[in-house]
Amino acid sequence: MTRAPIPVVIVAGFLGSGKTTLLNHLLRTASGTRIGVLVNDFGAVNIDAMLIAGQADGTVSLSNGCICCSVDSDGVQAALGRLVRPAARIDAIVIEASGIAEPRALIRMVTGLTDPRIRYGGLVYVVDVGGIENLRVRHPEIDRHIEIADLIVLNKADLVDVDTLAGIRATIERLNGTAPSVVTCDAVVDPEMLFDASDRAVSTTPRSGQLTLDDLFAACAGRDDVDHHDHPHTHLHDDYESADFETDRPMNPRRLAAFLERPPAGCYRIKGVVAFDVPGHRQKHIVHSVGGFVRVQRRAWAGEPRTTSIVVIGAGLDRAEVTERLAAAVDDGTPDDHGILRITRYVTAP
Ligand SMILES: Nc1nc2c(ncn2[C@@H]2O[C@H](COP(=O)(O)OP(=O)(O)OP(=O)(O)O)[C@@H](O)[C@H]2O)c(=O)[nH]1
Repeated sequence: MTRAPIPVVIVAGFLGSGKTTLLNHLLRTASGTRIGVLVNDFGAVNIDAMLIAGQADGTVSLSNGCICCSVDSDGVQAALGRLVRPAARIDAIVIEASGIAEPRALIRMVTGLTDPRIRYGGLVYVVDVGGIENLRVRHPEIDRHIEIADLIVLNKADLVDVDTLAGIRATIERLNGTAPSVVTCDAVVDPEMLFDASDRAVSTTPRSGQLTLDDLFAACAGRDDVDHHDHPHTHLHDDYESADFETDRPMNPRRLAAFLERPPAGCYRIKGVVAFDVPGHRQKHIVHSVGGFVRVQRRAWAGEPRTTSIVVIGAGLDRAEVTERLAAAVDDGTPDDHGILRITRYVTAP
């Protein structure tokens, strides 16, 4: 019997909006759907892949470059090909784009693939409602990402009051009047919204009042911000760069907390897996900072080496300073009974 093509759903959204959180939620809750995952991270170290490792039915990781440009469509086709082989028995594939990917280029890449075993299943766009207003000012192209979404997840509702949320929702609806939007904390979305929704007509086919992708691409091609690859010069990742840090020695919690709280100039996003050698605190610590908001989760090590990997992303970063400050935050054995409290104050449930 020939299988229906497997939907490929793209999850995009700016740095730190909650894409990995959404993905992990889907993997935990979409019990009837076997999900394959393709994670793209901007840095050389793919923290996102580490954070979902072992949970997906199949995971392929593409690092060191933004999927929409640096990774070519042959690479994506090969990666998806590994997920759709019959033995993997996967029902749906989610591509988690890097936080600075250009969704249009990514959609175009997926819709352009010739593999009959897959089909484009729509764009889910995650918005950090706590930061979206500033973000739209800093990066007006975000509006164009919202315009082409098929489902908009208004995440981090806990960070804003009801009136602010209503205002943001009205703005989003003005930008995209047809895609449903869902307000969430910790990206708790009903998986059916993504996977059943992928049976509906996604925006490769026209919905009333919405531009088709072809319309959008054509509109885009008419602008002078288009390069010879036929996609916009104004990719977010033109401005962003990342610095990676890895060590197999434990970190000093107090000094790491100081780094997370007062990161180097230009830094917007920090994420990492961290090991401390403090009695009672030797679990795996997953540290995040998004625009100055720090969060830490703790999990058991799952047999992997107990090492530290941290990625720092920003615009105009001084990478030498990042490396220097993180190297100075490696545990040098100085006794500090209470330093760990500087980290535990940020711990949330996994
Ligand atoms: N306050 C709050 N924090 C959240 C919420 N959802 C996710 N976070 C936190 O936001 C941080 C970033 O979440 P991720 O899911 O890693 O974001 P991402 O979009 O995958 O990040 P990048 O891949 O770096 O672009 C983490 O610390 C999450 O725990 C939420 O609803 N409220």
